[in-house]
Amino acid sequence: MKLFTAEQIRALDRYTIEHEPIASIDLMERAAQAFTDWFVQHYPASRPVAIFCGMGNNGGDGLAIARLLQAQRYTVQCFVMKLKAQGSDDFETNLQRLQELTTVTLLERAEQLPVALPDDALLIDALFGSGLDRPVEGFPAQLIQFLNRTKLPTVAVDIASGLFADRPNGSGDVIVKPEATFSFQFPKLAFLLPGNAQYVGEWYVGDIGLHPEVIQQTETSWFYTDAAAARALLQPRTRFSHKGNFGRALLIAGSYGKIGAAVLSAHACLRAGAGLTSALIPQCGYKIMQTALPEVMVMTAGSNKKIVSDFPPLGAYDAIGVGPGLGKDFKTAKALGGLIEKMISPMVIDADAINLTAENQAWLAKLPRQSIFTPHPKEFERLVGPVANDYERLARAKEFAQRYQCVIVLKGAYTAVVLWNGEVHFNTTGNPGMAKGGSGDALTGILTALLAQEYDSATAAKLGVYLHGAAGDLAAQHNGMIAMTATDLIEQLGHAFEQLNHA
Ligand SMILES: NC(=O)C1=CN([C@@H]2O[C@H](COP(=O)(O)OP(=O)(O)OC[C@H]3O[C@@H](n4cnc5c(N)ncnc54)[C@H](OP(=O)(O)O)[C@@H]3O)[C@@H](O)[C@H]2O)[C@@H](O)CC1
Ligand SMILES: [K+]
Repeated sequence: MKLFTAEQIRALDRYTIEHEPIASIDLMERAAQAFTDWFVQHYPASRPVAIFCGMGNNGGDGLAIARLLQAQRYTVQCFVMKLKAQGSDDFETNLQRLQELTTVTLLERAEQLPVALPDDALLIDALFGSGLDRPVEGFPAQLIQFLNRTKLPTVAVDIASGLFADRPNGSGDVIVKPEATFSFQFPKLAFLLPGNAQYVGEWYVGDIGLHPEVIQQTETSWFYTDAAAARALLQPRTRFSHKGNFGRALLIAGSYGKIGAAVLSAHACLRAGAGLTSALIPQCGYKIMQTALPEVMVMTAGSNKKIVSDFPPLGAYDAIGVGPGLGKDFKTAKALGGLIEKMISPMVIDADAINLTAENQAWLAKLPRQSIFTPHPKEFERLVGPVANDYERLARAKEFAQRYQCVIVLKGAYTAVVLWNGEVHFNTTGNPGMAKGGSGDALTGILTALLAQEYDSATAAKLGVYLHGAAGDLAAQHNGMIAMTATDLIEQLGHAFEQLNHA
């Protein structure tokens, strides 16, 4: 699914008004109706509602929502933050419509705060939407601080007031902290960035019927992978296939004390459908791997029993994943440098293999094209240097992916798959229960399995990250977020594939 900037959404809005055609006040009514339908499903009419409106179209939405909720028998108090004489046209129309039914309280200066609110009130934030074009200061900032201080559950209309939809906020910016955001037609880019979590809460998107033709035509490099998008990536497995068709995968992983990382990645590789899974591990892990995973073929190499220090010729494999638990011994580094030089098909590069690449940047030029790096934020910074915020991290990942013609999987709450062509695909599955040791090892196994099955790197990364998160969500359902382990996640991969197959 596509993601758009606030500017692009405004253009889609204008196009819809002109070509559907629909009057802009009716489009606002549609948006307010979508919000109200959602709100009624989530919050009981027994709770009093206080709506805070600005004077632009976000405020206009708020006024229309006040009217629609009142018609649904909610007790509604409506406040307008009066910063100027005249609001937007649709704001003014909705103000008039509401004032025919009820009183609206104007808030013009700090002395009017705090506003008395019932203890069980629900707040709706319609102060600023995607039209925000500068940080909030003065009276509006005081009002937002007041709303946050009440600690009452707050729902943002379209986007939390004060949050920029598609560019970084300053560290001291004053922004509403909602428990949920209901956004029109598309999530905003800001929702998918880990640093904004407290300014978004749970987010929901309501269809307001923006013109499908113009949505299709409008180009973007930002996407998100939901079930429908992931489903479209899945290849059917035919009845007559035998193990050779599904590829030979190799994991190079493990060191003394970290053989578990090798086991987890190989296990995930098996569960993600590789025809033959092999593991190249240090000698000390031989019995462990053979016992834990009888389906895996095990090789050891090198004279040092505790680390992988030598890579035999590896031409027989369709895909190689390297890094989980590997350690950073100089002999391992030397062997990895040699492997990178020889390999021509894309590899999955994780954990210590990323750290070693960061220390040996000359390898990057020799890297097989379309290889996949899977860094968490710290590993990514080791690779490219410090970054100031989520937007800069994405920009640097795009630059890196383009320069080295690779894929960067930036792991986090909404893992971002950054492609060599400049596209960024945010994942929508997964949960905080996955922030545990072994979760990344599982992802490496999954990606290696998908590459071995001849998915191209971009598809493997998008699909693999989606399935990894979906399996994590199933593991959380069965075991709870606190108790779930990486093994639980791997055990759910089969169900995650099935669920997607039927999506
Ligand atoms: N897209 C769609 O399809 C649909 C969108 N809809 C809705 O429209 C919303 C966007 O509305 P919008 O463009 O009128 O902007 P909005 O956010 O209300 O701000 C208004 C004004 O605030 C001002 N201002 C800005 N920053 C400020 C600051 N820091 N401090 C103080 N003032 C500041 C600035 O005016 P200025 O002060 O510069 O004159 C600006 O013009 C969108 O979020 C959605 O809810 C739906 O109704 C229908 C379908
Ligand atoms: K808002």
